[in-house]
Amino acid sequence: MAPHVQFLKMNGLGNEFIVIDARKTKPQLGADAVRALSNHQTGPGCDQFITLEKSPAGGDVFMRIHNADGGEVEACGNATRCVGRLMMAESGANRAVIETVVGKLIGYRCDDESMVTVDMGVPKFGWQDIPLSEPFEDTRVIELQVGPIDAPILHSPSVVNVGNPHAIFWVKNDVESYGLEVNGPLLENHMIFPERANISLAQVHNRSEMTLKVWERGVGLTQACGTAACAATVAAIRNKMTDRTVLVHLPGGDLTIEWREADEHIMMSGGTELEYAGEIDLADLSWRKLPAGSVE
Ligand SMILES: N[C@@H](CCC[C@H](N)C(=O)O)C(=O)O
Repeated sequence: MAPHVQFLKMNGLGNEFIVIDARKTKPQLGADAVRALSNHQTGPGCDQFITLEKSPAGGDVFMRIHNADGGEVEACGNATRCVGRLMMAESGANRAVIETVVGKLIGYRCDDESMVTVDMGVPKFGWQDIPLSEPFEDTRVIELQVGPIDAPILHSPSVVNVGNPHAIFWVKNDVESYGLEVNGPLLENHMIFPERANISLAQVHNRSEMTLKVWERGVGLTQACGTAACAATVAAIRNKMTDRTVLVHLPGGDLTIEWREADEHIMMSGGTELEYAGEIDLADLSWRKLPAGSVE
């Protein structure tokens, strides 16, 4: 086994990723190693640890996703754009098929190499699909609240599965004013979500614009969350709050989300950044940046 593994540090609107190419050799990195490398004190630091593997079903690549807490998850919108960028740079094509545990996603190159659009597939709304621990006939708004019973701080979220579980709380004021750093962990781990959930606060400004703040499952507050932007847009459309294309403002930048009427696929467009290449010593998980242009 190779004593070192190279990685790329990338981000999508400040949502940070370590990307390892394991298509030829798969390094043995368990949950403890993922946690150590994802931590900014002990590793390069990231929100998701991404492993690229050979595609078992005819895609360009298989993308495995681990949250910073070491848990494997089903979907990551911003990482899909970053991996799409890498695959299209590698092949020179304008399209890349990225497989995940929940299916194939298709990335498309925009005019600028750093801008990528991804087809995130079709959202699910059934309570068993989210999943929720008890039946709700209508998931456009469910009964759930935090704070005093007669004056809740947050209440009545919409729930959507876009590959991973999301709950979106609709707020009237600035998303910063609801203490998501305190309420986020309580809601992520609420018994109504048997697989936990990503928690968003969404302030809808008009028919085509909203601001979103996200507490990501297995990570915490992040600069951006692509799947949350998809889930919030779809939920807003179902609740007749917006039209079918929405500009979503996140702390790290903007995403454009379109929920296509014809086939119900969600299209997500936004920036990606390739920060640097690095190398991890597998014996002790120490790491270093590599000089620009030195990665195979
Ligand atoms: N950063 C992501 C979402 C990553 C997974 C999420 N934390 C989960 O546990 O489902 C994105 O851009 O979508």
